[in-house]
Amino acid sequence: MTIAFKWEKIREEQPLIHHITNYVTVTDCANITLACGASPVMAHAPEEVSEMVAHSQALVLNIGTLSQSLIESMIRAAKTANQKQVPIVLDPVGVGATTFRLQTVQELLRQVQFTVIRGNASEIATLCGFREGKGVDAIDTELKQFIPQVRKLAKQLQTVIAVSGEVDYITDGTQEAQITNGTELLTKVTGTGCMTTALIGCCLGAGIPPFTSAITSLLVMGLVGEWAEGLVEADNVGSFRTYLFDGFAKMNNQWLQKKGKVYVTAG
Ligand SMILES: Nc1ncnc2c1ncn2[C@@H]1O[C@H](COP(=O)(O)OP(=O)(O)O)[C@@H](O)[C@H]1O
Ligand SMILES: Cc1ncsc1CCOP(=O)(O)O
Repeated sequence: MTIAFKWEKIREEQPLIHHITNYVTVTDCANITLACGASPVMAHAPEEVSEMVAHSQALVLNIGTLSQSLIESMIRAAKTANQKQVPIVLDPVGVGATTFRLQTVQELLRQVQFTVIRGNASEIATLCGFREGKGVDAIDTELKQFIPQVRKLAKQLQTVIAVSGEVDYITDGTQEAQITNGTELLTKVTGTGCMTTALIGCCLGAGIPPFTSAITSLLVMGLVGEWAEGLVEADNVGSFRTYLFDGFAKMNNQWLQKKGKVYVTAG
């Protein structure tokens, strides 16, 4: 399978990306969206979300700091998005940590057609029926053990599922890809998962097909992470975070092809 980079499409199309997200990483998600050439808007009030999503090119839902009012906003926005064929990406942050999160995601999955779902291995394992997780970070979950269930869930939900980690795994239930780019430093800064989901929103908003959007976003986060790691000493996580934004601002197809080695296997 050939995966054509279409990163430039984000700068060409400048899609408006509507985020309903958490208050921990909201600024990082807005900045990464801008750095890629898309336009972020963070709008959470139930009174305005339907109107906002109707003129957006993609919707990002992230349950990181969930509340009852946010659930109402997410469902309203998502229903309008589905009606208007605006693609939606879901980040089920910490879904295994509490019953409230799990029940919310189950309800969202009942009412909403998602284009892509991106989570770490613990989060996706929970969606597959293995309840895992104490907080928002991945616990030691062996991806290999539940790949068949991820494939089955993607097929059942007719969506693309992207599992991030040391090895990223992406499937639409039929096709699949694994990516081994990245650096452990990406796990030392909060928000790199949320930002990866925001990147998927940017790609979808630019009209890139869902499976390619998920692969491209995980690959680019890995490559920019490797580039940023090369510029910092040891565990200078503050500088690393800054270089991540610089990397995304420089990003184009040419840069992508020059930087780092791409480790994608697809089938
Ligand atoms: N051990 C690792 N080595 C290399 N890259 C990693 C590692 N763990 C996660 N990543 C990368 O970090 C980014 C965020 O993924 P992850 O940490 O799984 O998300 P989350 O913040 O939701 O837990 C992804 O691009 C992923 O590929
Ligand atoms: C720490 C934290 N708590 C609630 S949301 C959040 C941010 C999670 O970000 P990421 O999953 O991208 O590390």
